[in-house]
Order: sequence, then structure tokens, then C-alpha cells
Amino acid sequence: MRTAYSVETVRAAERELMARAPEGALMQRAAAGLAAACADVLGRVYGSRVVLLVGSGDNGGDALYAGARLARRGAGVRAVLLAPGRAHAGGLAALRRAGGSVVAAGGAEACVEQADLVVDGIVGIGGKGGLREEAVPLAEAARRGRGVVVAVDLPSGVDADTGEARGAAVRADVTVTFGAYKPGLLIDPAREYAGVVRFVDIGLETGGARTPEVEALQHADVARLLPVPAAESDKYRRGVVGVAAGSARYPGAAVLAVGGALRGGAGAVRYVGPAGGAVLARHPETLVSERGPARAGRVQAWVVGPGAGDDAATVGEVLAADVPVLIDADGLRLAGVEAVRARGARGVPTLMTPHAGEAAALLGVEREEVESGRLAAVRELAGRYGAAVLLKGSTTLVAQAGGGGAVRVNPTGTPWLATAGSGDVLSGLGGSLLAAGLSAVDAGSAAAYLHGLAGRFAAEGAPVSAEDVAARIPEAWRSVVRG
Ligand SMILES: NC(=O)C1=CN([C@@H]2O[C@H](COP(=O)(O)OP(=O)(O)OC[C@H]3O[C@@H](n4cnc5c(N)ncnc54)[C@H](O)[C@@H]3O)[C@@H](O)[C@H]2O)[C@@H](O)CC1
Ligand SMILES: [K+]
Repeated sequence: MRTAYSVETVRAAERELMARAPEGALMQRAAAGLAAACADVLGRVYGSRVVLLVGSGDNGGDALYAGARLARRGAGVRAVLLAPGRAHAGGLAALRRAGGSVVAAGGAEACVEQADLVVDGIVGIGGKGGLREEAVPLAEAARRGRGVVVAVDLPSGVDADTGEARGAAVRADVTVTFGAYKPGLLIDPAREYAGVVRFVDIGLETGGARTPEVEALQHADVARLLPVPAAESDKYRRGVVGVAAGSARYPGAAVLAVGGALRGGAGAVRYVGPAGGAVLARHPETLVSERGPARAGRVQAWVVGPGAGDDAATVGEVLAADVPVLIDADGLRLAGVEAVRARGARGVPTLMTPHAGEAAALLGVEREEVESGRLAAVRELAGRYGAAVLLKGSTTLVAQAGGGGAVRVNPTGTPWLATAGSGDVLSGLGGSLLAAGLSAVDAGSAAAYLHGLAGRFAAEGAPVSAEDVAARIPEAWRSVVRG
């Protein structure tokens, strides 16, 4: 599990460690890790041109000390001080002792453009808002220039806690982060500014009583969650998932949701709705019922909503059931807050799976607001509905019912998944995992993980259809289980 902690938590852990470690030790550990990462990206340090963008805090101090290390190895290191009177004194002295120099911020763009390596030490976790005016031309020059941009701790200008990038920010190729991941390094849009993230252990202890703000499952975590049939399992013991989806107008949504459900570990898929013919033609193993959800026979979980059109009655019937329910697409619009909250009060799990547009409609805000503040949006929705919420997107997030605790972020997504019907497959897959007995958050995050991997396998650099994604789920499953 990869965990990310809020700035407040990181600061508390730092204070604890600083009380035990020798003066300045943490910054030296950070600088040593940073310098090693810079040397890696440079390949050859001797004779290289390095420019440090240095702000007024310890983030700039890290850059200066790392710059001193590179200068001692023969790099030509120049520091651009954005707040000349307030640059880290010890770091600056170290850089000068090592033969580095300082250039004035005004007119430093050309120097930045020509560098082999630009180190962004403008701000770290102490940053507020986007880049300040004087830093913007330098960040732009770094992006235009020929060199590699390495951000110290996080790209300056992005919000460490939320993943927001509301103003101008540095675009890094590599971010070297210290002690703990910060949520902004895992959540878009900030994640995109970070490039490849490298972690440097400085001895920070974030485990124990400290709750991560965000966590990302990895292969081994997902492998532990996936259901494995026992010798005595029959299809009913493995769980039956009901899919109430599709309409005369959108039969395809039903076919795709069933396709996802069949590959999600439930023992059987029961389909209810007007697209039974289309479903059977594509998936003959489906149990098709002509009757509504309440009389369709036993299921251990329901998926409702994909392609449902305006069929509020079916959604209402599914929500009344005392088994876990995954609500997607049209179902999200048709499910009243009270009906969903009542399920929470009865102790039956609900997982809602909106994309940003659907989440925006439910929250009554603009889509852009959800996209730029994904973490806040997913927590807010999970709070309002008292349900687990999976917010789809380039970095899919899953919040537990109520919106508190650690939010899961899915690391396997690919932009190729932004294709029609891909969400229907995800809903079936998630519902199947619910039926197999996973909690709403586990089912949602394992489904997103497998779905992302399947999307990557299907795409391999080319466009994919939702059916391709569904077909590659078994391969994703195998790759997760084999580790
Ligand atoms: N505290 C520790 O134990 C360690 C801290 N380290 C480094 O220290 C950083 C945190 O240092 P600080 O607390 O000094 O904070 P920062 O270096 O992030 O920045 C704080 C300074 O930047 C100014 N500032 C705020 N927002 C700004 C903006 N948008 N544009 C320009 N300037 C802005 C503030 O006025 C303040 O002077 C970490 O990110 C990490 O790089 C590392 O050395 C590891 C150890
Ligand atoms: K930085």
C-alpha cells in the first residue's frame, strides 16, 4: 500500500524526528537523496549545467545543499534566488564553498533554458496558492528549456494536501519527495505536474496512530482482496450479482455491465431489464429474469443504472433491497439522497460510481470544480449520501461512506479508458466483487485497479473499446494474483 499524508501530519512526524536527530540531519538526508536523484537523471554530473530555483524556505535549503553536492562532483551550479535576503543561509554558504554561484532572478530565463538540469526549490509543503508572479517566467523557461526539471518534495505551485493546481505551477519531469508521499503527488491535476515521483526515506515515522489522507493499493493489496473459490464453492456460495441495467434505447450498457460482472468473481450473473435478448446473445451464461429486481431471485449484490434511462421504479426497487448496491450512470440521477441514506442507516452498503460530470450534477456545482478539487468532491458526496463513492477519472478516487478516513486513489488508470461503455464494464466488475463479499470501498478500489490494468493491457498505445477492456480483465486479475 502506498500512503500519502497531509502536510499537518508530515510536520508533526518531522517535529518528532527532529527532536531526536542531530541538528540539520533531516535536511542533509533530504539533500543527499535529492542530489543522488539529480545525478541519476543527469547521467554525467561532471561538466553539467545545473540551475537551482530557490525560494525562501527549507525547500530552497534542500535545493542549495543538493546543489553543493553536485558542484563538488564537478557540475556548474548556479542558484537563482527568488527571495535573495531570505534564502537558506546554511545552504547558500555550502553552495558557495563548493564553487557554486548566484545569479539575479531578473533575466535568469536564458540561463534556466540552457541548463541540463533545473532544480525546483521554490516552495515545498509550506507553499500557499500558485506560483508568485516573479517565479512564473522561470517556471515557463524551465518547461521550454532543454534540461530535465526535478522538483524538490513537490512541484512548486500545486497544493500538497488536495492535488489542486489553481494557479501557475512548475511542471516537473521528476519529483523527489521526502519522508512521505503527499496527496497532491497522487491526485490529478497536481499529479500530472509531478512527473515520475521518487521517494527518499529520511527516517520519518508516519505509521502507527497516524491516518493517511490518501492510499493507493498495489498488486499485493489487491491480490489479498480478490475472492478465490474454495473447493466446496458452488456458484451460489461464490455470490450472485444482479444487474439491473440497459433499456430499449441503450441495450449495450446492459451487455457491457454483464460482461464486467461475469469477470468479477461472482459465481453467477442475474440480469433484469429490457435488454435480456441482447445480453443472452452476447453472454449466454447469464440468468435472465423477466420480472423486476424484487422478484428476480436471490442476489448478494445489485448493480443498477447503466443505460437505465428514466426507469426510476427499478432503481427504487433495487435500493429497497437489503444487499449491497452499486449505483452508476442514470441510476445516480434517479436515486434520491434519502433512499441512499436510508440504506446506510439500515447498515447495507452502497457504492456510487459517478464520473466528474455526474458528481458535479449531484453536488450542484460545475464539472470543472469537481475536476480541479477531486478529493474534496468525493468526500463531500460520500458525506451527503452516507455511501461509499468512487469518483471516476484519470485518478479515480474512492471514499468510504461518510467521507472520512483515508481516500483510495487508483494508480492503474490510463487515458485510453475514457471511452464509451468503459464505465458500464467497471460497474459490473465492482458489483461482482460486492457480491463476492468485498466491502464497498474494497470492491470499488479493486474494480478500478483491475479495470485500469485491463485498459492498459487492451490499449498498449492504441484506442480500445469497452469490450476490449472487459475481455482483458482476466489477464489483469492473473497479473495481480501472480504479483
Ligand atoms: N521540516 C523538515 O524537517 C524538513 C523539511 N524539508 C523541506 O522543507 C520544506 C518545507 O519547508 P518550509 O516549511 O520552510 O516551507 P517551504 O520551503 O515550502 O516554503 C515556505 C516559504 O515560502 C513562502 N511561500 C509560501 N507560498 C509561496 C508561494 N506560492 N510562492 C512563493 N513563496 C511562497 C512562505 O512565505 C515561506 O517563507 C519541505 O517541503 C521539504 O522540502 C526537508 O529538508 C526535509 C526535512
Ligand atoms: K518544490
